[in-house]
Amino acid sequence: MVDQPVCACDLMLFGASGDLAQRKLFPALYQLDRAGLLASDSRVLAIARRDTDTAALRKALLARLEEQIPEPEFDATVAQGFVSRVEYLELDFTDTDGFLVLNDWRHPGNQLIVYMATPPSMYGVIARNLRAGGCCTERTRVVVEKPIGHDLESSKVINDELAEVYRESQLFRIDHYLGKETVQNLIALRFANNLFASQWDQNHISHVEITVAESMGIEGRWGYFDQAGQIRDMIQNHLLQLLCLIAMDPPSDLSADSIRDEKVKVLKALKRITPDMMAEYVVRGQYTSGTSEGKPVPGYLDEEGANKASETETFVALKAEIDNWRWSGVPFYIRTGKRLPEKMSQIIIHFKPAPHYIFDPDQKHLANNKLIIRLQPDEGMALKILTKDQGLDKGMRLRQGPLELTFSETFDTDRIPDAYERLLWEIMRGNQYLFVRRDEVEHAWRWVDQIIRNWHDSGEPPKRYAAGTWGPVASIAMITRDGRSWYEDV
Ligand SMILES: NC(=O)C1=CN([C@@H]2O[C@H](COP(=O)(O)OP(=O)(O)OC[C@H]3O[C@@H](n4cnc5c(N)ncnc54)[C@H](OP(=O)(O)O)[C@@H]3O)[C@@H](O)[C@H]2O)C=CC1
Ligand SMILES: O=C1O[C@H](COP(=O)(O)O)[C@@H](O)[C@H](O)[C@H]1O
Repeated sequence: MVDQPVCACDLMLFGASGDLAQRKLFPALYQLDRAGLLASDSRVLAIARRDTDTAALRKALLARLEEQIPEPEFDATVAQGFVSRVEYLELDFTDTDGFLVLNDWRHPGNQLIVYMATPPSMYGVIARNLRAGGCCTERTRVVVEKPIGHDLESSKVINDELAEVYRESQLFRIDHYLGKETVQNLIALRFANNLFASQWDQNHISHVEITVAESMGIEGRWGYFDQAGQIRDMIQNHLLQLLCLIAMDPPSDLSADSIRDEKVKVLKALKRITPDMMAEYVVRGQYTSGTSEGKPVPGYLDEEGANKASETETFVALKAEIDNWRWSGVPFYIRTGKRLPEKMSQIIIHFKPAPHYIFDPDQKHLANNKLIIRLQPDEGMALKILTKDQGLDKGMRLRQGPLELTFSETFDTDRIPDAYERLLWEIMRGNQYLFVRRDEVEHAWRWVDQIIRNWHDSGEPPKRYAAGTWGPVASIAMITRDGRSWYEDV
């Protein structure tokens, strides 16, 4: 079935001058327009503090799109049409009276979408001011970005503020990893293929690895990042969402709540990491100077705007355990960091060996099948299986090779949509299944908070690693102690 535009939408984009709006949201909206998925009378109200007007905004937006969109995807006519949907409103979000004009802009027949691309401290303020300005209907959809708060307590305050004005069914909490095609594919892989469904537990899987590596550093975001650190920026949301999609039980259908109910069960079953477990289960790192993509780069403490005494982590590796029937005894090794050797996200499912081994004992190390799920780049998957090595002189020698599926080659896809295209599209359609429910956010914080508390109580600084390496050696020691190693494609 080919997707069709949904009903006309009025999108109020708060924080339109910010990095997220400029770098992700406007290009994603352009792509939806190019794909014919914006109804002809859909409109965008770009709202920000700066002193500009609609004509200047349109001109700047057009120039930026031309720069950002890869050449074969840039269509000047579509871009012109897209920017003419956008109007500008200068507004300080704390100015309650200023919100009165918003109701006049709205077309009552259009679906109202309020996108808060702002610091989370503004979510409650905007919601209350919209209500005070009479711009708050039962049908409004409200989009908020991660991280929701800094810990469980602050996330509850923000969620309570939103709940004062909107029902949970109106809230679309973004975790952009859920918008990635390859992340959604985890649901298809697991629940459309009975082959895997029957193997997906502690009887057949020995351990799971999840790596989300970035080669970039802090890129001018020091002020935000230093308050968050890698555990709040990446583990609390993206990495725990990936873990949930791998570990959850089959949902009864594809509805938002069926999927989210199963994810919550996983988060609730995550084993607490107590202070005495920290040395064995968690590694925290911070990069020093080194190289990235062949060029020398500064350490975290020498980045622009840095506080030289910061002990914020830019790398985390940890061993998560899930206390339930399916995953008893199966560790999930997770690592994520900035300034690692490459940008790469992958999940490796390590299957247990056959119960009785009859081949050359020297080859026993080959005996575990692995499923390698490449989330980005080179999106696809490979199942490492064993076959007989060919040739008269080989006897029953084994060799390992991949059953390979590279999405771009096999399915001849011309482009993979950016996560924000998918998420904006689902918001317009009113589908919440790729968005995070309040209890998911809170259970994820509960688990992450205890680790942060343990770090704080121990006073131990992060371990250093040179930019361009795979993090502190302690992360290798963590997995080696269990007789395993981080997967390397050789
Ligand atoms: N950037 C990214 O890649 C990602 C961002 N996020 C989240 O998205 C949200 C936005 O992030 P980002 O775009 O980077 O942040 P920025 O700081 O770049 O942008 C924030 C925007 O909010 C506006 N703003 C803040 N306070 C007010 C106010 N009182 N009145 C009017 N405008 C105000 C800013 O306007 P002004 O320019 O005038 O200050 C700016 O337009 C955050 O919650 C962030 O955590 C999540 C994932 C990735
Ligand atoms: O949410 C965030 O994600 C990005 C990484 O996202 P990706 O889609 O490029 O993998 C990360 O760089 C950023 O620090 C974090 O806030």
